[in-house]
Amino acid sequence: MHALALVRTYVALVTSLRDGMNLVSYEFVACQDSKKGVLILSEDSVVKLYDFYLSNTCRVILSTDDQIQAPCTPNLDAVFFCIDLESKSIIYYKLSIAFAGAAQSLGAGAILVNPWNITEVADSILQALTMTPEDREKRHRHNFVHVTTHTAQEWAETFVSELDDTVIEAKLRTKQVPPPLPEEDAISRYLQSTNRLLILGFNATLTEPVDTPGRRADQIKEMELKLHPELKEALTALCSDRKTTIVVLSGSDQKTLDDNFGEYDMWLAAEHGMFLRLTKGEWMTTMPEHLNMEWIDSVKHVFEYFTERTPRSHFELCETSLVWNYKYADVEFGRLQARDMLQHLWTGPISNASVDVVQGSRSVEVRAVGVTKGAAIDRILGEIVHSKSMTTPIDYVLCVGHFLGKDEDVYTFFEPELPSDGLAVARSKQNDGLKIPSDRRPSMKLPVIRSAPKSSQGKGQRPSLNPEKRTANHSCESGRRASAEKISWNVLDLKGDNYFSCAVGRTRTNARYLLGSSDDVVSFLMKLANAST
Ligand SMILES: O=P(O)(O)OC[C@H]1O[C@H](O[C@H]2O[C@H](CO)[C@@H](O)[C@H](O)[C@H]2O)[C@H](O)[C@@H](O)[C@@H]1O
Repeated sequence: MHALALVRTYVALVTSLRDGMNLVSYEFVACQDSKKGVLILSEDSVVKLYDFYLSNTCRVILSTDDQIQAPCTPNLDAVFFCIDLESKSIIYYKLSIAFAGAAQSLGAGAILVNPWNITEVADSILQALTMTPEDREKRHRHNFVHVTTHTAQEWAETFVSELDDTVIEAKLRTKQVPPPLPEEDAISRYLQSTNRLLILGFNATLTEPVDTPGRRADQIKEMELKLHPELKEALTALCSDRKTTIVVLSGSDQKTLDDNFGEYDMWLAAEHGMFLRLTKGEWMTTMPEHLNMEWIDSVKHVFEYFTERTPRSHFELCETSLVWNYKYADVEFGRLQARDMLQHLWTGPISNASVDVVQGSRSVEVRAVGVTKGAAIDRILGEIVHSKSMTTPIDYVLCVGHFLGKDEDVYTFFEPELPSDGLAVARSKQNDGLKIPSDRRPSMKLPVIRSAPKSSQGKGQRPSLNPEKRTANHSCESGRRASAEKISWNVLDLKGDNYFSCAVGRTRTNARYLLGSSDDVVSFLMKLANAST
């Protein structure tokens, strides 16, 4: 009855004042076919609603139903009814507890009304009934795309990702503080190994500490990330060692990595690994296809608003994320603003979007779900192994970074055995991305920014690096190679102890070891470079 009525409905008027999920609006859009019915929705504004709520003790509900017009309490209910042109009747559906959240998602295609303004509601009904077919089609198309792309699957993935984050954060809080990096051991094992992988973060790992004397925080130039000047020689030496592969894995964009590392022979993985390039080659993307980025403009507006109102804050707009940074602003004020911003983000235009809101100590990031360093490392390694035509396993991994909790999945990626309690969640989380059947796994595709090098074009499946199987034989299969050329070998053979994960300037971490600051990273890398030359 419910679905049938929705199918027959030409105009749906949903005057919710609070929404739970307001499925009716979505169902109405989904049910529309050739007639492209018009949706009228209560205008959505938390603030307005709140103000209204405070200044009103009673209200009038628009309805023809006497029962519903009964004197009302400040409880904010909703009336949903449809106009059925065939029976020329108004069908009252239900009175539900609702808040107009649907207007955040379907607002662009619906006619938005203030449900308290009866004249406005009446006008909107007239507008809906007399709307041209073109206008109806345009509005319907917008809402239909939204309903069909924001699926239950997408919602569930976001939900599970948030739950995972909560558990990981809780575990981190109770975790023991790891010991300092055993530098001598790390160096001696490095020297004994033959196929090493160094994964280095950038910000606060390879940069000069922010509070270096002489820095003027009010200069926008100072906001640009710069490679620590004392690292040049060491990096050059390490990069020139054929037994060593270096990847700078950073949240920064491609240009920032190009500017700082363009001269070295290494791999650059920008935007948390969503873009990848060998410095001799072109950028390509490792991004999963169909990453939903519709939310980016809405978030940009929120970030602009807060940047204007927070002196010395700034934001970076990347392709898969946005970062609002207040590290140069007054910290207390910055925190207050960040709290406000989070409120806006959680209740506002992205409350329904497939994004992760990641809070740093002096930043707020909004990323598409799935944009983490750990999620990208599998694809990055696949590309490196393939591109270098590696035939021997990687027998040493050093992974150093000042990564946010969200990106600590990169440390656990290489752990041979995760304790059943502490890191189990991190493992299951990272495996979410890796368990996808091989035919559905995202593969490297053509670069978004510039052309891919010929060597990466048309490549198919990369070697699978599922950590659960990393001590077993891996099938390394490239779409470019004939199937007869399949090779099997251990991609990683770290023997447990040849893995050094190290968090910089943090104590709550999944990394095995700690370094105090980027100065310590510089000093360690210099020792490593000296020892191997
Ligand atoms: O990805 P990287 O280039 O290695 O950088 C590491 C993280 O740097 C940024 O976060 C850090 O600075 C923020 C403010 O300046 C601070 O709020 C956060 O706590 C720090 O971790 C960047 O925002 C992250 O995306 C990077 O992962």
